[in-house]
Amino acid sequence: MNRVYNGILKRGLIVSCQADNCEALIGVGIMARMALAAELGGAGGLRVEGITDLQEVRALCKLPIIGIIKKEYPGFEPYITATMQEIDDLMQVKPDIIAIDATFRARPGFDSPRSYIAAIKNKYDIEIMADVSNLEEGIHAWEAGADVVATTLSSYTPYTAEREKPDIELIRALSEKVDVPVIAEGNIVTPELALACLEAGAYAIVVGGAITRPDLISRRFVDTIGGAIRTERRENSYG
Ligand SMILES: CC(=O)N[C@H](C=O)[C@@H](O)[C@H](O)[C@H](O)COP(=O)(O)O
Repeated sequence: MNRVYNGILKRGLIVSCQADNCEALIGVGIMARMALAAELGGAGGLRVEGITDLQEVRALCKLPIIGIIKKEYPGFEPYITATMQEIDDLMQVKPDIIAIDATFRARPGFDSPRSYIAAIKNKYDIEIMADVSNLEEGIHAWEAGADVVATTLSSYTPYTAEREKPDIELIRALSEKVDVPVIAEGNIVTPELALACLEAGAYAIVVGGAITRPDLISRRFVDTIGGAIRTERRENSYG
């Protein structure tokens, strides 16, 4: 029986608390506060990037945590926990689940998601959430031993760029085909879309930007009303 998501995450909201370098809410303790706010709001789990944020969130919150490390490798597209090095680093803080890029795109060190997942399972006792972009990748990851399959990367691979957002059809298809929980993640920007994902068969949903990225939330309002005052984004200038 799976440890973490059994019962706890079912029909639950998992809040992704991440800030990229170009965002305003980057800094010591900020994502931990975001995570605490999510916990107070009734979330069932958290998705957190990077060792520092993981440690800070763990110290402040009780919820189960999906951990990732985003790192880019020149010449390769995957960047979400893409190699064993990131797995080794994450295992130092032991999140409850580790999410990985499980797309078919080339990655350093392994020739397929199957061999990557097998190597992780061989080395560590840890639950794996496979972030995929289409049905074939989801089935492959499930057969390879992933504990959870998530739609995180639909519309982010070149071959899924035109998919609907969120990818309700993929959630439905995966839910029918794989025998592990399917988590809907990516571009769920309203509670109504979250409900639609659950109705399509999602076990739980992950929401990030619509809750934890005020830059994007502001942008959505501004784009809709057409009143942009400044359009440039400042890189690393929020100290
Ligand atoms: C594609 C990619 O890199 N996704 C990342 C995965 O960890 C995060 O940047 C997203 O915020 C997360 O998936 C939640 O999605 P949304 O913010 O759309 O609710």
